[in-house]
Amino acid sequence: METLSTTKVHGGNLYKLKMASAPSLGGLPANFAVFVPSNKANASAKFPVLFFLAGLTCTEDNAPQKGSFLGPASENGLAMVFPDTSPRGAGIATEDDSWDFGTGAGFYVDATKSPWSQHYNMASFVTRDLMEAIAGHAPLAAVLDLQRVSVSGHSMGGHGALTLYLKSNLFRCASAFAPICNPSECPWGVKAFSGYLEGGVEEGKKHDATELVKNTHSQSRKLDVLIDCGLADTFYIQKQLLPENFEKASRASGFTKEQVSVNLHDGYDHSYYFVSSFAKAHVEWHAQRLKHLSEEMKRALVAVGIFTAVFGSVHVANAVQVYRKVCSASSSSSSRPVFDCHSGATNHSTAQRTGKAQVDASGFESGSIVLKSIEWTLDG
Ligand SMILES: N[C@@H](CCC(=O)N[C@@H](CS)C(=O)NCC(=O)O)C(=O)O
Repeated sequence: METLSTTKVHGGNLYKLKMASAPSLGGLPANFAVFVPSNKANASAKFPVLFFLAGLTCTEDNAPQKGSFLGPASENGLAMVFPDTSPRGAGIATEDDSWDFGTGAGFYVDATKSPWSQHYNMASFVTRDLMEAIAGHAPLAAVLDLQRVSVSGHSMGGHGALTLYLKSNLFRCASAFAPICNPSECPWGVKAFSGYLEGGVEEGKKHDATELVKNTHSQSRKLDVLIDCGLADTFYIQKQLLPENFEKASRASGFTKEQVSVNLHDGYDHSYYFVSSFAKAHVEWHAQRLKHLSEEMKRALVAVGIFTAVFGSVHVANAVQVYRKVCSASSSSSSRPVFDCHSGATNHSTAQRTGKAQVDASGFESGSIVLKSIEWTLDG
């Protein structure tokens, strides 16, 4: 990783970095920016991280330069990561023909159609390559806490933030400024899905926040989403954004206004003047949610305590994996699920005992584990 520049801002540093080769972008190099607040208060502390995905025609520079995020991020002890919006220089003949497709318009999907599929995989770039690059870069890994991450974005980046949040469990919450909420129903989305995806708009529904929320029920997953959009936004007026569709689908799936908050504001347009007007509120919203260990992590640590008691030791880094395996086993069976600890995430070097643990699923419902509701049966 090459550091292209370091700029002091609001007491912290904005780094411009260049990844030598991103697998999801067909091995092309990729620039991104990272803001790290000052850590004067606690030199050993790691900062929670807000990923910000920019919109059509943008690079990693637009949001840090024009978004007014860095002052509030500094005040709230929040690091921020700003990826680029597409691969650069893939060499596809038509990639620079229009401003809303190809270069600067990767749409945060993994392309399945040739010739785009070799390089245009911005979903994997953000959720895999960028995370791995940060985790593998000692100076960043020392200050960025990748256990506490959330995502935000503007316009096409708002679509990216909402869909990557809904499709993965990487991000604790998502916010969006004037997001493209229902791309399979708007011209930008139809163009992107028809161009990047073998299955066109139909395949694109897998990457459409409104379609995804229709298929997410409030009893199976908690959502924490904030959306702001201006009513004088030309693209809102042209029905490129369709936030009402996302709100309606969220309510139909049982999500309350607290869980999915969609706010339309008089007079604001689509520009970074609008983004900067709401940047502080979004940063504070994320900081509040990233301040503490997640409920999942807390429960995972309880699970680790149990595993430790039974098996001797579990690597703490595996806590969430252990917990998720138990949860997915629990939800896939109405009877007592069996979690095979040996093929799971136990630390084999220290876990000497073999066996299967039977877990009473009821202990994992409603977010609270009652220790006495969990039974363990060792048969090894
Ligand atoms: N065709 C116009 C529209 C593109 C546009 O409005 N892009 C938004 C995101 S959808 C943006 O953030 N532009 C960059 C900026 O304002 O700094 C342009 O290229 O300026």
